[in-house]
Amino acid sequence: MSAVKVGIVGATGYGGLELIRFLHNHQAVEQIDLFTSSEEGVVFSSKFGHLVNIADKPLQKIDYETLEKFDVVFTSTPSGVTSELLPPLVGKGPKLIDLSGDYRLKDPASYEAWYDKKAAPLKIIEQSVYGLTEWNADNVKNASLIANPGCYPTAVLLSLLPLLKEKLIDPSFLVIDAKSGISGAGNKPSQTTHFSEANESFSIYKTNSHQHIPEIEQAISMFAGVDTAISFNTHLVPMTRGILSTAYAPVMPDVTESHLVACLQATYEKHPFVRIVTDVNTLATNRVRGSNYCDIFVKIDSRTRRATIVGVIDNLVKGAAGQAIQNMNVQFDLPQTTGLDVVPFFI
Ligand SMILES: NC(=O)C1=CN([C@@H]2O[C@H](COP(=O)(O)OP(=O)(O)OC[C@H]3O[C@@H](n4cnc5c(N)ncnc54)[C@H](OP(=O)(O)O)[C@@H]3O)[C@@H](O)[C@H]2O)C=CC1
Ligand SMILES: CC(=O)N[C@@H](CCC(=O)OP(=O)(O)O)C(=O)O
Repeated sequence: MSAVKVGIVGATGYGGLELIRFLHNHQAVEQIDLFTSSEEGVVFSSKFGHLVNIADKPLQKIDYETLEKFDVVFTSTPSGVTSELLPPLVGKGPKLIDLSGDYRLKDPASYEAWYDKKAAPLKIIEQSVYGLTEWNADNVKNASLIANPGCYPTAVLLSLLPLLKEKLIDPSFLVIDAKSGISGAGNKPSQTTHFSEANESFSIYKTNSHQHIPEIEQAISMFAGVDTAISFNTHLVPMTRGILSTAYAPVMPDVTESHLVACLQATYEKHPFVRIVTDVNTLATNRVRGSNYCDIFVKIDSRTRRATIVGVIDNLVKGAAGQAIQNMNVQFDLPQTTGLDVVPFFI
């Protein structure tokens, strides 16, 4: 098995911590170095006590000469950072896997409109490959820069794409209602993520204006060949991890629930991280917590002829670090499950 040297930029964030958790147990990884923009020289485990004897190296300053020497560089930084940081590294040696939204949207004007930040250079965006592993592994394999999907898009797309591609549901009336745990907002505290304001509460945010709307629409066009405008709204749930996305779509004439289930099962038959759940009572964020699984459930409402389509993931794993490592595995010809074969922590 190959001996992969990995650098992580943004190691101190939630995505970075999850990368460390999985890469530490990854058989093909022989070196993990950690980079910071604000805490150079700090011994990592002195900041994160759960990593004593596990990640005791000091945090390093981000510099190109050092980064160029790795086989893979993961960047897990806020949006607007890698659009500037990564261009000089593209094609220089390391495979680049970016967990932020900076390289997902192919249209720079769309990025600037939805993120309200300056877009990356177009010629670099054009080289980036959208890392929705189950749908794009052939392109991921040789990509120099991977745009790892957003957390919500991962749950939404994995559950909807098969049904849209096979024209079993009507794309014109897609309504998606998604909920996330608070770690989705990262480690920087804010008013809305403050414990006393988020706890014992449930709120909607970024109404009809979430930055994942164009990402989902772009991927539906790319992988299902359908151009559509979706209704997509997001909610904050007082829990740490997990995303549950519920979509509603009219089913096409003569389509039955068995057709929908069979389509999902056939699509993901050879994909170890996607599970088609048939008992709704086993569908919950705690059934995938800490793991790289995406659980999918579908049911038709016979009165309205609309399908309810549910996707469940751990936002920090399948929605971020887990999928990023899955993409790394594809690039290094490793089984996709390498380093990710963990049981969800249900209790
Ligand atoms: N949380 C989630 O569920 C998901 C997050 N994402 C995306 O992944 C990225 C990381 O998310 P998350 O880990 O939650 O974010 P966090 O806010 O938890 O961590 C981001 C880290 O980036 C580093 N950073 C901040 N500014 C800079 C800078 N200018 N240059 C370099 N590094 C910087 C910081 O570390 P330091 O100060 O040490 O440099 C910080 O710890 C984001 O773009 C996010 O949108 C994607 C999917 C899911
Ligand atoms: C709960 C919560 O606040 N979640 C964040 C997830 C954003 C994210 O991961 O941002 P990018 O994918 O665009 O990088 C949000 O809804 O904005």
